[in-house]
Amino acid sequence: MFLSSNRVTNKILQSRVELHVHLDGSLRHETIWELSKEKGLHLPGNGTFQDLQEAMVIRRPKDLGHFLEPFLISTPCIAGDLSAIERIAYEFCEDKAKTGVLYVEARYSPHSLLAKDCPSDIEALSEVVRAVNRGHARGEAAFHVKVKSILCTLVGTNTGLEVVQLCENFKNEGVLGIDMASPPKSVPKEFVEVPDKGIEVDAFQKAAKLGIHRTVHAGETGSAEMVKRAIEIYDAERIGHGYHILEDNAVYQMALQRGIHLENCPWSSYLTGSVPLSTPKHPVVQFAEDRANFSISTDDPMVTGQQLQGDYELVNNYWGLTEADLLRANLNAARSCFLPQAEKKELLSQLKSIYGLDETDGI
Ligand SMILES: O=c1[nH]cnc2c1ncn2[C@@H]1O[C@H](CO)[C@@H](O)[C@H]1O
Repeated sequence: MFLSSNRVTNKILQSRVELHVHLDGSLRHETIWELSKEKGLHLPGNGTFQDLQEAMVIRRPKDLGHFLEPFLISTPCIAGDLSAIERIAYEFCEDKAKTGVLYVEARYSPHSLLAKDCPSDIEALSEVVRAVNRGHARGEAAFHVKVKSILCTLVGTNTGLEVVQLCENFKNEGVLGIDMASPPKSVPKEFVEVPDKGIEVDAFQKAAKLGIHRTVHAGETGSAEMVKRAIEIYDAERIGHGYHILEDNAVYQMALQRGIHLENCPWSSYLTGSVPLSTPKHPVVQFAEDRANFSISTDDPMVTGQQLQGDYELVNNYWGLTEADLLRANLNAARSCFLPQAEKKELLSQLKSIYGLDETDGI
C-alpha cells in the first residue's frame, strides 16, 4: 500500500508506543527545581532555574558516565519521598500523552528511589513501587494513556534477586519485567559491562522461569559481545539500545533470527557518544533496511531535552528514516511490548486501525 507522508505523520503523531524510557530520567526541570527549593538541596551554578536547566541537559556527547551525571542532581529530589515519586509518575503520564503516546513502559530502579540511608528491604522497596503505581493510575485516568512498569537492577549493585521478587509481587499491578541498566556513578569507562556470571545472571534466569519479561542494556556504548551475553546468558527478549550489535555480524544474524527487539533511542545514542553524528549510517537505519525488530524511544528526556517528537524528527530529518519505517517501528513496539497476549493484540489492532492498515498490508 502507498503511505503518503503527511497522512502517516499525523497518525503516528497521535499514536505511538514507547518501550524504553527511564521514569527517573523523565523528571520535568520545573519539578526538580521546586522540589530542590522545598528541600533546601544544593542547586548547580548560581542556583537559578537557567543554571539548573543547563546542568540537566547534556548538549555535547562525551560518554555514558557524563550523560548520567544529571541523575546525581535529580534523584535526591525524589529519593525517599513517596509523594514526590507519585508526583513524577503522574507528570510522566501527562508528558507522554502530550507527545501522542498510547502505550508506554516506564522503567526505574526502586533501590535508587529509597532514602539515602534506608536499608533496602522488600517492604520499603514495595512502598516505592506503590507510589509509582498510584501516580501512574491517576495519570492514566486523567490523560488517557496506558502505562506499565519495568524494574531495573543496576550493574554492580547485585539487587537483581530483590527486583525479581518485586516483579513477582507486583505482576498483577502493572509491573511487567526486569531490566539491567547502569548506575549514574561508576559507569565502566568504555561500556556498560554485562557480567557473565553472578547474582544478576541468577536473577534473570529466575525471572525467565517465573515468566517475568526481560530486557537488558547492552551494545549501547558497549560491544556486540555484551549483546550476545544479554541474549544467551540473561535470556533477554529485548535489548536496550544495541547499536554496537552491528560490529559482529554473527551476533546480529542471531538476534535477527530470534526476533530480538532493539530499543533504539536516537538523541540518547548521540549524546552518550554511542553513535557519533558523523556515522555515515546510523544503526537504526540499518535495522530499518533489514526489517529488524526495532523501535524508537526517548530514554531520558530530562537529559536529552527532547520529547518523543524530537527523537522522531532526528531519525526522520537527519538520519533518513522514512515515515513507513516509523510506522513499522511502532508496530514492532506493539508486537514486542511486555503486555499479556490479549492486551498486546488489542493494542496492535488499535494501532492498525488508527494507521488505516489491515491484516493484508504486510507492514
Ligand atoms: O542510557 C542509559 N544507559 C544505561 N543506564 C541508564 C541509561 N539511562 C538511564 N540509566 C540508568 O537507569 C537507572 C534506572 O532508571 C537510572 O537511574 C540511570 O542510572
